Amino acid sequence: MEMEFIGVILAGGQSRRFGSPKAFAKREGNSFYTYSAKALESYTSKLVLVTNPKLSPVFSQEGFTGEIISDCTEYAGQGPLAGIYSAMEKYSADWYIVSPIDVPFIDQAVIELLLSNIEPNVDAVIPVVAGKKQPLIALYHHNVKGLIKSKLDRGLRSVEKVLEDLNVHYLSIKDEQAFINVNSQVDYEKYIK
Ligand SMILES: Nc1nc2c(ncn2[C@@H]2O[C@H](COP(=O)(O)OP(=O)(O)OP(=O)(O)O)[C@@H](O)[C@H]2O)c(=O)[nH]1
Repeated sequence: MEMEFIGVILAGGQSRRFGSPKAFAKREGNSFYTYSAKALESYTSKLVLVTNPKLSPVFSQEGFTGEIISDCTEYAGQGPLAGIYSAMEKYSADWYIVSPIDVPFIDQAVIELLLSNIEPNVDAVIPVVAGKKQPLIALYHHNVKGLIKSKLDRGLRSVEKVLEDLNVHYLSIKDEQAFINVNSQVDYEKYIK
């Protein structure tokens, strides 16, 4: 049976460390978030960008052509886990391919590798890069939605903690460059300029 994949771009953060919305910071003239969209688009039936009411018009103006939604009201602004849940709640699919907006070197090869490691009874496929779990560039099966909701209802917002309750396929990936995460101006100077 054909499986449906939806792309989820997590874009509702505050960018406090960066000082301005980092989704629109530029690498080679392109906004950071476009790299996430490009990496996901060929594998998904739909791209859902989950943001907040303040930023959503900016994504439209920038020309993002997928669905733009805000976090569901119960968990608005409660972090990436809330963003993942909000997309799952609004759009049903078998699998959700998740990416943040601050990984401007992310590429299709990473996503393809994750997809090729889907197995029966696996709830999530999570990369491990230089020994570190990367749960925001990952695949989640729709059947984890209820568990995520129950965590959020208890005020538990850690994505890593959710993994403890799932059947996770951890996948060691060597391409550290693809996972470069720009959180601050110092990171920007170091990796982009
Ligand atoms: N939808 C949604 N996405 C979020 C939320 N919080 C963070 N994100 C996204 O999750 C990813 C990782 O976010 P972080 O870098 O940890 O947090 P941030 O708020 O963007 O940045 P800081 O304020 O510097 O911590 C980014 O793609 C964010 O846009 C949220 O409450 N809702």
